[in-house]
Parts: sequence; C-alpha cells; structure tokens
Amino acid sequence: MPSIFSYQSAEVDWCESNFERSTVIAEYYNTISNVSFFVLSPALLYLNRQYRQHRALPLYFVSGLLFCVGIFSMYFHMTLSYMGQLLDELSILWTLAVAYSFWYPKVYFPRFIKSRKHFFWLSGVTTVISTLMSFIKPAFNAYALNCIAFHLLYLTWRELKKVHRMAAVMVVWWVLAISSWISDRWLCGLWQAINFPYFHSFWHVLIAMSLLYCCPLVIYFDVNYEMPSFKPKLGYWPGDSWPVVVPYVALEQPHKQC
Ligand SMILES: CCCCCCCC/C=C\CCCCCCCC(=O)N[C@@H](CO)[C@H](O)/C=C/CCCCCCCCCCCCC
Ligand SMILES: [Ca+2]
Ligand SMILES: [Zn+2]
Repeated sequence: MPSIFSYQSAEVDWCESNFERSTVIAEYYNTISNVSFFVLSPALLYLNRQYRQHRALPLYFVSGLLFCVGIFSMYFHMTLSYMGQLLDELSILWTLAVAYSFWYPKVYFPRFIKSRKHFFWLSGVTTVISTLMSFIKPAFNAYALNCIAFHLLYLTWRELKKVHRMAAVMVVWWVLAISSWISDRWLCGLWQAINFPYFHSFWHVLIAMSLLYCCPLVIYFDVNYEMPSFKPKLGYWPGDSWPVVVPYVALEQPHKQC
C-alpha cells in the first residue's frame, strides 16, 4: 500500500501531464504558478498598511495563511500526494474560517449569535467538523470550497452600491478563475488533444488576482461596520488614472463637529 506521502497517491490528478518538464516536479506549471500567492500575501500587507496599523491581527493572520496556501498547493502539485491534497484543501478551509471569523459583518450574524466571540466559536466548531469530514472524500472537498465563493458573491451583491468598481473587477477575475478550474477538471481530454493542459495554472494566478480585490473589499466593510471612528476610503495603486490598478483601503478620520 503506498504511503500518504508517496508521489501520485492523491485522489485527483490535474490535466497537466506529469513529470514532463522535471523528474521531481509532477506538474511543473501548476507548481510554479503558486508564486502568485507569494506576491499576493505581502501585497495585501503593504497596500493596506493604514488598516494594518489598527487591525494588525486579522491582516497578518489571513495573509500569512494565504502564503501557507501557496506553499501547500506547491507541495501538492509537485508530488500529487494524498498528504499534499489534504494540506492544500485544509489550508484553504482554515484560511476561509479565519477570514470569516474576523471579517464577517456583525449585521449578517445569525440571530442566535450575540457577539463576535460566539461567532468565533461557531466558526471554530464548524471548521473542526468540516476538517474531520474532509477525510471521507477529499476529491469532493474542492467543490464544497468553491461553493463558498457563491456566499461571498451574495454578500457582495447586497453591498454592491458602495464599492461597485472593485466588486465588478473581483467578480470578473473570479468568473475567469472558476471557468479555468472547471475546464481543467471537466474538459481535460479536449485540452490534452490540443496540447494545452494549463488551465489549473491559470486558476492559481486568477484566483490570487480575485483575492487581491476581495480582501480590500472585506476590509472596507470591516472599517465601515466595526471601526466607527474611521471612514474607509478606497485608494488605487499605483494611481487613480492608471489603466490597471490595485485597490487598497485608506482610513480617514471624519472631522469632529464642535
Ligand atoms: C467575510 C469573508 C472574507 C473572505 C476572504 C477571502 C479569504 C480567502 C481564503 C482562501 C482562498 C484561497 C483559494 C486558493 C486556492 C489555491 C490552491 C488550489 O488551487 N487548490 C486546488 C487544488 O490545487 C483546489 O482544487 C481548489 C479548491 C477551491 C478553493 C476555492 C476557495 C474559495 C475561494 C473564494 C474566493 C473569493 C473570490 C471572490 C468570489 C466572488
Ligand atoms: Ca496531471
Ligand atoms: Zn492547484
């Protein structure tokens, strides 16, 4: 029986051919495209530095976990091991759980939840149960994780008027990302026939792009709802007039009326 660490012991194998470009890296492009997460994580910290000064813990935690997602995803595609698959999926699950615990707006809490502390407990218990259940059928986990994006879409739709440009760009990146993920999973025969099995690598880059827009959006609402002494202001790096911009949140202190 192969060990859970053995090469190709995972339940899933992505469309890119294995060991084509290296004898140690199973899926070469799917592995190196995770560099996107190593760029995303410091970019979020750098761009949202004003928010970081006031709310260091959530931002350090989430960007640190996104960095870990990159490391585990690299390990998974490099080995296609069962352990790699679980680490990849569980790191995503825990990153989402931490992000929800810190940032899920209080106005959307279920009625029986009275404080953020209770919400932390609810997320913690749900995540531990999901972690245990994820061992039952790891290949199904990725579909369940992708469904969480629909909940984020629903929240975005409810709040859209306030930040429509950033939300629209995030949705476009996500639609491109999920289309690449599904293409790689479901149409692999076609992509192999035309010798272009690289859609899962595109997914890594595109989902990192959508998170670059999703995180400031969530931070924007966090400042709006939970930091009443500040007003969130959207900034665009490198500048408002550039054709391609990355959003970040700056904090304004509204002038006190005498
Ligand atoms: C109030 C809530 C705040 C939420 C903040 C968002 C925090 C995001 C946390 C983690 C997402 C990381 C997803 C990267 C996956 C990279 C690794 C990978 O490719 N794994 C695949 C196998 O190699 C695996 O099959 C992928 C599984 C699907 C994961 C989907 C996760 C949901 C992503 C949510 C993205 C939101 C974008 C905007 C949506 C409108
Ligand atoms: Ca493969
Ligand atoms: Zn992947």
